[in-house]
Amino acid sequence: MNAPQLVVHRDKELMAQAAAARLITKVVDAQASRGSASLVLTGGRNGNGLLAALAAAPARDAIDWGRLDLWWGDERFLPEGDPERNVTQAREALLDAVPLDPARVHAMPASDGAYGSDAEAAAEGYAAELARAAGPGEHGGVPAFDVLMLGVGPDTHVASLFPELPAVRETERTVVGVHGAPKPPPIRISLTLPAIRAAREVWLLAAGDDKAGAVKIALSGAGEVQAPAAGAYGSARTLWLLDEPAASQLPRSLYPPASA
Ligand SMILES: O=C(O)[C@H](O)[C@@H](O)[C@H](O)[C@H](O)COP(=O)(O)O
Repeated sequence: MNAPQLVVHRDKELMAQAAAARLITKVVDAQASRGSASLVLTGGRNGNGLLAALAAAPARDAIDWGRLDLWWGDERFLPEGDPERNVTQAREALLDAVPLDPARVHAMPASDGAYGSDAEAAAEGYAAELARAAGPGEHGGVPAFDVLMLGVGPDTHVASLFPELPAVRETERTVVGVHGAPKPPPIRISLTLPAIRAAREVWLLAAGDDKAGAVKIALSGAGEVQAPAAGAYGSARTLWLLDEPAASQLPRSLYPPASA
């Protein structure tokens, strides 16, 4: 496992703007070298804040939106169009403003979609979609995403992998249904840690003083079942993008003073 890198920004707005700029460069480089790029989006305030910053970024359209695959790390299992769904919020923040190829936007199933209200069947359907998209050298049935983004919850959850619940313990399946999530709504669909780890780079987003405890726990050697964020790492890079309040409980030695 590669050691996590940390960058700490002055506040959550700057963190979102800097993360958006970083993402543009990453996507442009991937498209220049491979002709396409793939991202995994996350829900929540920080995830949507990054998308909004990307929508407003001057260099936004350096990205060839038609050659970008978008996936989700998790989804609230609600009816299509529900304002609480991560994809609904992503569309409002960015997706409706850029010329994506709809065939390359892979939303997780809704609770009134092809799988009805069966979250497990919906999870299996998404796992199958991921497997179809995986290339010949990409084992584990998941594409090697260029960047997989994860908001970090105050309890150290990422995606819909909550401490001590069954989903964070999953070692085989790539996508699972989640019931009894402590963060509403209770029923969700989530990538598992094995799927998250298929990504080349995993970026964890945490801003605000309500995340300071989670950041400290996750970066201080906690186990992944007790602190799921501790188990989220990429095959090539793991990057924590923080603001100063979220980093306020970390020893200063963990991150360079230059990041601001
Ligand atoms: O469906 C969700 O709620 C998100 O995917 C979830 O994993 C989120 O990223 C974290 O809870 C952080 O959310 P905030 O950034 O709003 O604190």
